[in-house]
Amino acid sequence: MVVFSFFIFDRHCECIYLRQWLDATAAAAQPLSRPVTASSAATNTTSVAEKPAAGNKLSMAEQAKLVFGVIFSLRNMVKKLCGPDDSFLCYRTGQYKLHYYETITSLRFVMLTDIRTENLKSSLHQIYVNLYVEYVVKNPLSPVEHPGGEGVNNEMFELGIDSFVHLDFISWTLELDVVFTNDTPYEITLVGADTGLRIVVNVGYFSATNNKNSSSSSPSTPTFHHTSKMAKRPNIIVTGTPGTGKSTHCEMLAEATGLKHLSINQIAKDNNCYDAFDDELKSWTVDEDKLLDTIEDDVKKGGHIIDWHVCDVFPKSWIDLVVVLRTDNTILFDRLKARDYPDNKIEENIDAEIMQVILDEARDAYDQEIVIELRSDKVEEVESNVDRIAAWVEQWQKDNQESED
Ligand SMILES: Nc1ncnc2c1ncn2[C@@H]1O[C@H](COP(=O)(O)OP(=O)(O)OP(=O)(O)O)[C@@H](O)[C@H]1O
Repeated sequence: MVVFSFFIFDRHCECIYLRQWLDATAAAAQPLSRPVTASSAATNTTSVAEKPAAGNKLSMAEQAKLVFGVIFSLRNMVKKLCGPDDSFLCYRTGQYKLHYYETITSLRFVMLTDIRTENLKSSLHQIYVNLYVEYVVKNPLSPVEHPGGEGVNNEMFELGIDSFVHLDFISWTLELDVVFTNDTPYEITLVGADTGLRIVVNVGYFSATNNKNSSSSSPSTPTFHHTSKMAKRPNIIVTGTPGTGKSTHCEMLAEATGLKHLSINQIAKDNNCYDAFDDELKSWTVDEDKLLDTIEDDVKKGGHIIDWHVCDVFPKSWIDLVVVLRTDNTILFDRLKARDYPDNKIEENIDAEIMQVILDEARDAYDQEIVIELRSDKVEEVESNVDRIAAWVEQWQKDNQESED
């Protein structure tokens, strides 16, 4: 992967960080001696960001404006054509590929790379979670807003971006130069640093076995047997009264951790796990036995985020953490009203939230120490909750890895 440039735009559409390593438009691009950053634009009146980039008629600041205009239009076009749930991910020209990631708080991360690079959505998300949130959002010296890029260009953030670009940690190739001398199978284990995914690859054995029955005298090729197994991964329930933000949290959490999001409402629908239709509440009641049978094999393997407003039906032995989301009644009322729920359904949900029905159910069904209650009133809380749960997942995996070894 070759990275040409990187931009961050804030929710006011201002470019708060820009950096260029190579000029995408120059055929024989040369690395710049120093990257161009928004910080240099903010501190230097003859800023390099204002100068045209080598081999390009546009200055970096002009490029940033152009890039923002393009992504803004494409993003809006995608939403208009395919609905609000669809999102713009990338586009490609003959010279470069533009990758796009937008956070729930409307921060926009844009990276220009060579055209062969795979989609970088999850890498940009990782930059957001592991670098931006860590070194900019949580930096006590950094302001809340970043006019002119203030607070974004700190040393740790820049170092992190550098290692991303130079170490190219998202794509790698393992090249083996091994002489196989006998029939002993060789095995290597690859462990994903972020995901904990463990792949055991039997890289094979020289072809004595392969060619036993072959009369061919040509040099034989090693045979490769691939097996894979997952390291242990936790199962998490994210529960709460309808409208508290379960799906919103689960989607972000799945992205941040690589765990699989199981939307129980969707699974029940897809597998017809229904008992009857409740006419009063205008909703189906779920056949819980059928539901559990449907998901049992998958969930028992670990690595799932179970998203449902009911939590106490899942056996204790399946579950490692229960997150109960809580929302202020008036905020919840507005969210449910926006869904056009009938009044009695809204009332029932608001009552359940006031009486903390789901929190009590969780505490009754599972050990107290694995049940946590998190606020979900504001958008910022989604991000901090997801960070917190993702950190828990990471620690859980380390602990369980260590105890396995
Ligand atoms: N912490 C939050 N701050 C602001 N808005 C939020 C928050 N959490 C969720 N929302 C918004 O509230 C609405 C409901 O969220 P969501 O669909 O995630 O809830 P849910 O608990 O999964 O609901 P259901 O159980 O009915 O599926 C969405 O429009 C979402 O964007």
